[in-house]
Amino acid sequence: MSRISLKENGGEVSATKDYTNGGGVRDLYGEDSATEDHLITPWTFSVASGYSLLRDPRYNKGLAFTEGERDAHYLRGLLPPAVLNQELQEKRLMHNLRQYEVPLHRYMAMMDLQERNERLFYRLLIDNVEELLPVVYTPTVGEACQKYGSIFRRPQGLYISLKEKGKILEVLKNWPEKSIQVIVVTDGERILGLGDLGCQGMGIPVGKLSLYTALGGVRPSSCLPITIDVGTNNEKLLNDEFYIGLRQRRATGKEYAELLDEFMRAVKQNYGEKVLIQFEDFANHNAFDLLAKYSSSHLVFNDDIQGTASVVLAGLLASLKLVGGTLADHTFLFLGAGEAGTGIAELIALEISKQTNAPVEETRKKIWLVDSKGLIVSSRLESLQHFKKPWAHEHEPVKGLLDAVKAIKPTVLIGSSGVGKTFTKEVVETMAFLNEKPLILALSNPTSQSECTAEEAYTWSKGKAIFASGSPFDPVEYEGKLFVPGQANNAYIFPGFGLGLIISGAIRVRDEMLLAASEALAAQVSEENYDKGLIYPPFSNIRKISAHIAAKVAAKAYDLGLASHLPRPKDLVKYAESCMYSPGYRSYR
Ligand SMILES: NC(=O)C1=CN([C@@H]2O[C@H](COP(=O)(O)OP(=O)(O)OC[C@H]3O[C@@H](n4cnc5c(N)ncnc54)[C@H](OP(=O)(O)O)[C@@H]3O)[C@@H](O)[C@H]2O)C=CC1
Ligand SMILES: CC(=O)C(=O)O
Ligand SMILES: [Mg+2]
Repeated sequence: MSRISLKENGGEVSATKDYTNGGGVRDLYGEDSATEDHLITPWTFSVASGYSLLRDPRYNKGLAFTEGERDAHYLRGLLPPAVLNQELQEKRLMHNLRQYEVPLHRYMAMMDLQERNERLFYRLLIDNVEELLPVVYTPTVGEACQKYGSIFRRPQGLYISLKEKGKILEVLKNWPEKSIQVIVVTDGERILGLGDLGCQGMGIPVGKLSLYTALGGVRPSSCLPITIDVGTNNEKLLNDEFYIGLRQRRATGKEYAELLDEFMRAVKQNYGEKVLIQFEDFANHNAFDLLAKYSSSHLVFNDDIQGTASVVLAGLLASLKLVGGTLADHTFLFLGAGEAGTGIAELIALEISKQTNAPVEETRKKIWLVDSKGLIVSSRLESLQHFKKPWAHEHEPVKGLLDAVKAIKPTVLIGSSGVGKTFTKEVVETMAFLNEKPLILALSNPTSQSECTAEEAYTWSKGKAIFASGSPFDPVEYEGKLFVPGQANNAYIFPGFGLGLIISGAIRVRDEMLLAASEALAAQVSEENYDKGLIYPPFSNIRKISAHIAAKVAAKAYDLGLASHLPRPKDLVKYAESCMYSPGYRSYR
């Protein structure tokens, strides 16, 4: 048996002993001769040129390498002769993507591209945002998470499980990038409206961070997706032979809290005070507590509570142009009193309080929520979770949504229940009976969980509803008129919001910043959008919108004395734009 010992020699690796296998093919790395119990060294070369350059998604340009680059970087022969520029590559890939009829296949093709050629992936996403958002984000990302174990190819992001307890700092150091600005982290317990998907929730941080880059211009190398795996209570996954996570029920209580605490401390120690940690799709029994616990020591943001609140408030502010009155003139009813529902409710109450100078305890009174047990009223106070208590107003008990609509007579109906088909025909008809222009938001994701479809909202309200939904719906023709539904999704907010925190060097998140983001987004809705009944601008302008949101958030950070990047840039919109990553190829010397 040949004995292998490798040493580095002037940049070349050579074996000091016999390195052929039976005198035949050279076994330079000892792969063939090593038996299973024989240790070998996993050598790699780190210079990105030649073959390794083509396999490095950050620098690979595929057929776009120029003749000069092919010579200078040892690529001759590794590529076919044709040279295609990025524009042509984009055209070819979009053509190929459109051939897939199954959305999940498009998702997989996009993930492959992201792992092959990062700049081309972002070029596609930015230039075709309305077409590709439903692929890399809701609704398709939901299905991808459900099937993550089966479609798993190469790992994306960082997995921190209970096995890593006590060594999370070391795990963070395994990530190849050292300078991280945004982390999106999930524990997979409430993935969209699909419930506990355990470790397979990783699709969500990965998807959210691609939007940070595509929509908000945050450099991909400074984004880190993380999944914390404390087990899952999803029996189907626990019994699935392809499940990629820990095969145990969820850790709770002290064990959970200690792991999260170690994680939060390790992140700060490794990346400093100014890394933004975005909590995503945690179950509400942890989400509110984590946000409260870490908001005074870390730069934390809960997208489901705060980002959703900000995007919905923006839509409401914009909708006043269509429905008239001020925010304080409206009555709000929510189906769903969890993270999204109570988060939105609180931000509406804060905005009304800011506008009217009335105390927030007063302004909350025109906001009502229904949970799985019915309308939240004062007689239920004792048994309510803490985040529901501020909404327990005086009223007799009401069981179902329809009765609640009849009793409360809302002008605005917001679905944040995670349960599809709950805005029934009777509910929508009653909203249309009560209001000239009822505002109906079906926020739950993915499409299967939407409280109603766009078609249902328009037809059941006889064309009266102003409608937006968390996952996209196509325009609907009703009685010869085209109705274009908007997408009320926190994707409008978090990329620009995060960019604003980064460019100002903010060290904490404050509610005032969320209000500023809402106002900035509402200000981007044009007359042309209003004419179509839209309360959100189209995603095709999102990078410009994100720059405006970032500027307002950064301005607020400076005003509140929470910004550390000094001096304050004069024109924050221009500054935000100048900081944005653009995916065009770079020329290599
Ligand atoms: N469009 C967007 O940008 C966003 C959308 N979402 C979506 O919102 C949904 C909810 O998310 P989140 O708030 O975090 O979830 P939570 O689990 O925190 O809250 C869900 C709420 O809905 C209530 N609920 C569940 N079933 C029913 C029912 N049949 N009737 C009445 N109420 C019900 C629950 O009641 P109980 O408390 O009694 O159990 C709970 O109050 C998800 O589908 C998510 O995808 C979330 C964030 C952003
Ligand atoms: C959009 C989003 O964050 C959610 O549905 O959870
Ligand atoms: Mg979410």
